[in-house]
Amino acid sequence: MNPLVAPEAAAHPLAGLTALSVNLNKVALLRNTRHLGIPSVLRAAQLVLEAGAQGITVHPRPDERHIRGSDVHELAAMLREQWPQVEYNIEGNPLQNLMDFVRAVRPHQATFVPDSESQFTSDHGWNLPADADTLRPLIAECHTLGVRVSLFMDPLPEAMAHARALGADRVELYTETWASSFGTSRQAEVGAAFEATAKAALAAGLGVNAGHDLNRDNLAEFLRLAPGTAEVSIGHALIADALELGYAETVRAYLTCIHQASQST
Ligand SMILES: CC(=O)[C@@H](O)[C@H](O)COP(=O)(O)O
Ligand SMILES: NCC(=O)COP(=O)(O)O
Repeated sequence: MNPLVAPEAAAHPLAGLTALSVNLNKVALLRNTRHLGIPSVLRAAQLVLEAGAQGITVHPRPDERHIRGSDVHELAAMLREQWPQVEYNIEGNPLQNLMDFVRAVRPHQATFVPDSESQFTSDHGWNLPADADTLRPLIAECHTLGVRVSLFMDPLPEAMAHARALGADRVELYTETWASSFGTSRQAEVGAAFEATAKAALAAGLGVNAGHDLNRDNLAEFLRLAPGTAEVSIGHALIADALELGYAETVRAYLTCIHQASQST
């Protein structure tokens, strides 16, 4: 869809605010419980983008429990025609079905996630350098297609240089431990690991994304610890909030969290 953006280190994310990419998995999950086509994934995308979200993320798992292949292609067409400036991020395991979508759709970004086919949810990052030989050619193929690659990673500073050596453009920090420690006695310790990992990633020339269990309570503090974060992809909590507040008010609330964090770094 769009050429690979310039190397991440050249366009320091602090130059702009962290982008909000809304993950639509849970809209599709609810839609799939009846044969009525509602709630609409496309309408959800339209409404969150109209409210100011800068990206759309989907994770089309092989069992199609939520996002289906048809959703991936319909969203690609809609973004291409109506929202060409909006980032399309497709997540998945490149050793399963992700590469077929990357080849067909050529999203702005592919996020490689080491999930098994039946996994309940994403719960760990890649094991580097052990997974390096498997990932390197797939990253290279994405680059020939003009697709940026982000590797889903645990907050391990020592793994960042390995990610860059593979050719990854960004890492996505898996933030479940941040979310589960937030507000507890472990928050400072866990936060320090994310702060160090984000710094190590930027120092290695990687862009920094983040996601999983981020919400309106824990987002701003996370971004204060990792001010160079280029993109947060948020789905579960944001869609849950939207059930109460509506898409537009919810997106504005998350954008406010991002803006507030940028004011204090
Ligand atoms: C990779 C990640 O942490 C999430 O983006 C993932 O998409 C969550 O998957 P489920 O929505 O299926 O829990
Ligand atoms: N990569 C994280 C994502 O897209 C959404 O994760 P969550 O907010 O649904 O936990």
